[in-house]
Amino acid sequence: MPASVLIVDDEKNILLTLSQSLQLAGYQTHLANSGQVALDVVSARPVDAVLMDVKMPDMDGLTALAKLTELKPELPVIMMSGHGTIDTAVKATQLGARDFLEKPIARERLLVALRNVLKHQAAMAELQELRAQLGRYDMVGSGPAMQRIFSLIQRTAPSEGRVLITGENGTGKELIARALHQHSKRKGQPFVKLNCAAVPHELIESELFGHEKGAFTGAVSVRRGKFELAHEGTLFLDEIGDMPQAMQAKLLRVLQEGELERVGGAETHKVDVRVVAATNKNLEAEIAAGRFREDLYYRINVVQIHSPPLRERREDLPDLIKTFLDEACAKNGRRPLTLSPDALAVMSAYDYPGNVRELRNLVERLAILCEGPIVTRTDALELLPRGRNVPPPAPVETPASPLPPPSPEAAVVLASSTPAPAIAAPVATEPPAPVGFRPRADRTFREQVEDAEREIIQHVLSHTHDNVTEAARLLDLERGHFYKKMKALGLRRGSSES
Ligand SMILES: Nc1ncnc2c1ncn2[C@@H]1O[C@H](COP(=O)(O)OP(=O)(O)OP(=O)(O)O)[C@@H](O)[C@H]1O
Repeated sequence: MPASVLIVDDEKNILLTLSQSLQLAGYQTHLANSGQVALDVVSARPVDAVLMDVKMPDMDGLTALAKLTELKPELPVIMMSGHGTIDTAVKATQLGARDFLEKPIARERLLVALRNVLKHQAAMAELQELRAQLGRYDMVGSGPAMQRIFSLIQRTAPSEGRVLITGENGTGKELIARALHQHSKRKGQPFVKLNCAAVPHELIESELFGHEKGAFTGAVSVRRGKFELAHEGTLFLDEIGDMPQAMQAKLLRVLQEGELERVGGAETHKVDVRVVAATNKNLEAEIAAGRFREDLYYRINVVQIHSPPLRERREDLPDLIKTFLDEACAKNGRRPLTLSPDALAVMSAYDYPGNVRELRNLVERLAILCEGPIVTRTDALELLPRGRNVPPPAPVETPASPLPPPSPEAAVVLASSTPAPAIAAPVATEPPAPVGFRPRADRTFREQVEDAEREIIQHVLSHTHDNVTEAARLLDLERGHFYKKMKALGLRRGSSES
């Protein structure tokens, strides 16, 4: 169908001349002799672009432009004027005009301008369509980092290129791998996943390549491996940095030759599989340390997509929280909860070491535990582990109960319970106030110990106003050891909170 252009000018001759030129170039045209008529036309019929005069009686072109962009923000408008001044052109651009043409308008210039705005329009529509489709695969986020990921998926998915997805745990690497598959030519075919870190080393070969009956104790029947199962589809190798070295060499061969033998078998099987791999490790460092084959790295790393940690893309938090909150409320059969701006501020300041997965779990807990219809700052504070940029709760007024009563899940007191001095002393001599600790199912024991150590050190440093010698003394640590500990935990002076 030809693109349709609305021409708006109060001079009938200009309307007819421009219309004729555009029709000859294959466009369909609509005509309007005033700004108001133009607004009526775009409200009533599909229009792909508008060509509008600036100077018109009743409603001038710039006013009409402002109303048009409000009505149809995506509709491209080209302004034209016989009295074109720089000022008018700048104003028109600020109001959303895509181009500005001076009368008399040369036919070629007009056609180039139209072609450009329509091309831009088509590209934007395609991007929007892609975002909408990706939305179906649960990828939320519109900040620059997610836009870069969407754009890489869009460009890479249709190719056969192998993709390496890097990023910390819980940042959405698997979602990216699934989106790549869904937008590839292989989308009707299987998407098969193997977590290389989760399979015992001695079983990984048979997981990947399958085995023949009797190949080893327990191989009671023939079994096809992940490569064969993914034939004509995509194989997602998660945590590829954990693949044993002996397997790395065998994997390389399949990637190079597209054929394999099952464990205990002599027959060669051809496979057509696109491999997408993911890792939370720095593979270049693994190569340098001799733990990962460089030739395999180059085979799997044709295109690299990095998924940054959530703390580096906090702009996506409001959308993610809203999506997870709505989902969790629906799942738990409760009315949608509203997040107060204060609660959002608290949740946006936290670091999310477990990334989007941790956020999703926390929000689900919120949907179960929050009592009122609105999530308050207190709800958010109760939810988040202390430390890591979570502000302390507002001080409790009653001196009789400075801390909530202990409960099995509630705070475990790690330090002395002497209250902190009301007025900051240059050097603290008293032990600092208690530090709270809540057990967390989403962190390993080691990580929780580190979190607690980090929190204690930050707390004591805050108490001693960053006096390291004093902080070390209070914690009964040798000063050098205290410094080493700070370094290992990623702490610097001045990083203490409260
Ligand atoms: N952009 C996003 N939008 C919505 N949900 C997301 C997004 N990113 C991650 N998630 C959710 O976070 C959780 C973890 O995502 P995913 O498993 O893809 O991360 P991962 O990086 O592969 O983790 P791991 O390295 O631990 O395997 C999933 O529940 C996923 O749906």
